[in-house]
Amino acid sequence: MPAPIDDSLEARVSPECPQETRDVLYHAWGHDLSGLKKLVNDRSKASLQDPKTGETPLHAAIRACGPADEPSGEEDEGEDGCVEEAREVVNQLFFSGAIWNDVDANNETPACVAYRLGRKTLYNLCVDAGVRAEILLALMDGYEELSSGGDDEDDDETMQDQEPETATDEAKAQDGEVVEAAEPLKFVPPDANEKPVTSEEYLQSDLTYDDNKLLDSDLNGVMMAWETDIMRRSVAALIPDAQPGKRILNIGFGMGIIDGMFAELKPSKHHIIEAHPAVLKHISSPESKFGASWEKSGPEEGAYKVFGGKWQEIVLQLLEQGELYDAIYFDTFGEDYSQLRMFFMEYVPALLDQEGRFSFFNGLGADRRVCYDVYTKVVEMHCADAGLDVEWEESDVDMAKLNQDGEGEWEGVRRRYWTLDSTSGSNKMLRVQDTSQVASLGTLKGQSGNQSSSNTATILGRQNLDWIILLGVGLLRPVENLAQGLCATGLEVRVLVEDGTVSTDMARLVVLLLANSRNTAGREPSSSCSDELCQSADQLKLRYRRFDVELRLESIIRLLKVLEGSVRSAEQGDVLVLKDMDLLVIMQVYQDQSEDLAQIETSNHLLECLLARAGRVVVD
Ligand SMILES: C[S@@+](CC[C@H](N)C(=O)[O-])C[C@H]1O[C@@H](n2cnc3c(N)ncnc32)[C@H](O)[C@@H]1O
Repeated sequence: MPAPIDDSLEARVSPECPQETRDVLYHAWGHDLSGLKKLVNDRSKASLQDPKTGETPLHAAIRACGPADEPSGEEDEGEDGCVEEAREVVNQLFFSGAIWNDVDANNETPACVAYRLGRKTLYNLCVDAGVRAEILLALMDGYEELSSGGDDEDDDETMQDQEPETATDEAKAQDGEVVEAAEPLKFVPPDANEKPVTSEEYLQSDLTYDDNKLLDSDLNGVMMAWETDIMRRSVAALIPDAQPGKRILNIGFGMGIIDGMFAELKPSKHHIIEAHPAVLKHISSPESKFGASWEKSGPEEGAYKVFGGKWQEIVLQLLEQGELYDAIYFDTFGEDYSQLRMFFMEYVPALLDQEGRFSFFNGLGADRRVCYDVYTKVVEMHCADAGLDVEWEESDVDMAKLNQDGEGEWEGVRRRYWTLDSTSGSNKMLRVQDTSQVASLGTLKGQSGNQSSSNTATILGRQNLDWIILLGVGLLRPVENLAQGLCATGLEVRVLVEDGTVSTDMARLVVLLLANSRNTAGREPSSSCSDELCQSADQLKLRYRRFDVELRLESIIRLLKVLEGSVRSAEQGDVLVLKDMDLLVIMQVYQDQSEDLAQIETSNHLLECLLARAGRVVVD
């Protein structure tokens, strides 16, 4: 049994804690909002950490509330007045840039502390902050930092010109003595030496199969038999009533558990993608059920097939072949969320037939409840953007043999990748409402590999581009904040379409994506002129149903006009050189103030990110 955690202030702020950090921690602990505001005037201060205990101001503000009373049945179950004060402090800290998932010496994030103490309101604040941070990170994928204007040489000079830090240092420096600045004590998180699994290393590692598990050479559990029930439920969600004759794609063979279940349903097509050479060898061994004789047993040639290689390459081949599936399952290993997101945003809409279903093993952050809760929301938002209708199905996970490191099911396994109790195992099931009218630029790229390097001028100028889809993107702050950020620099900005608030601190801004006249599944054009865009509004409404958003037709037409202008520019060989336009931010900027927007200095990181992604701002 781990020792109980001492949540007292004395235990959390160590004697080694520097005065600056100590001040911030005390103000956070005391919920002194006005005092704290003065101290956390830049983002590094909001995340200062005690060098020994790892306490951050967020931990302190939450921990100071102590454990909640027994639930009273009231709305704010078991919460007291202290939480209200803490909430303001926590909000202020997030506003000042506090990091939502720093761990302390007990390996607890602020949310873990809130959860353990039964402080649901504070826990939820941390989840919301996590969602905002992860959505922004996803938006910034591919973000290139803008140069500060100086080159490296200048930077070196600046370093050399720096003043010695203290008077003693200065004296020593004058004496020619080498000054070695004492390194300030820095907190080292408990899992700092944990080796992260990377896809590249995993795919080169040796694997060991036994009856109950598949391990890599670092003894990480790649697949384990205890997941069998999750696989069974996923199959039931993907193929209701166990209907035979379905077209199935499974990505990641592992122990072949889910493929065994799919095979029992006598599909009309069963494709498997697997990248690891050792797994492929296992599949082709004489005792495997999925070897050459299985491939031959399909209703027609190629109907039952194992594709050897990374899915990132194989799906392009499947798209070229025009494959369509009724059910797609995704469960790989050693890949981060960006890969899963890329798969369901860029490829699922093109590979899945109408009314088809997609599911994946939802192990995202499953070793820490708050990460699991954050990612569940993030995935849901990204899925909505990809035109997927999301349904969650809770699965009970029997934790009897999963509760102790190295014991029960985990015997011989390096670390537990699942620690959530029986109620939190979620199984994801998505249904696409109607992919026939929806495409994102990413999908278009996926359909035709050579487009991914083409610039937007080419895409805008393409002959078969005849309609435009407006999609929403989650913004970190209300759109007004974005506008204010620019206004502060003397520019008048209006976002043309703002289509509603998702939550108090998140809004959706309409952005443009382009679709060509062919739909995602490669079927024939459904419309041939942009007038039909108006008729598409119904579908747009459909897509936004989950957020109760209605797009205003006049806004669509207005945006269309702006875009038409851009197309003309492109044809004249003008300056429209958007490299990666899956996000185009349209703003109104007064002409006499429209100096190069790249020069804008702003602390609004979101704006920087949007500008970097948009490449250029179209001026109306
Ligand atoms: C967790 S296991 C899948 C388990 C499977 N659902 C089952 O029921 O047994 C993950 C599998 O994905 C494979 N994999 C990992 N990265 C891949 C990639 N990029 N492309 C294809 N397969 C991959 C791994 O080699 C491994 O066999």
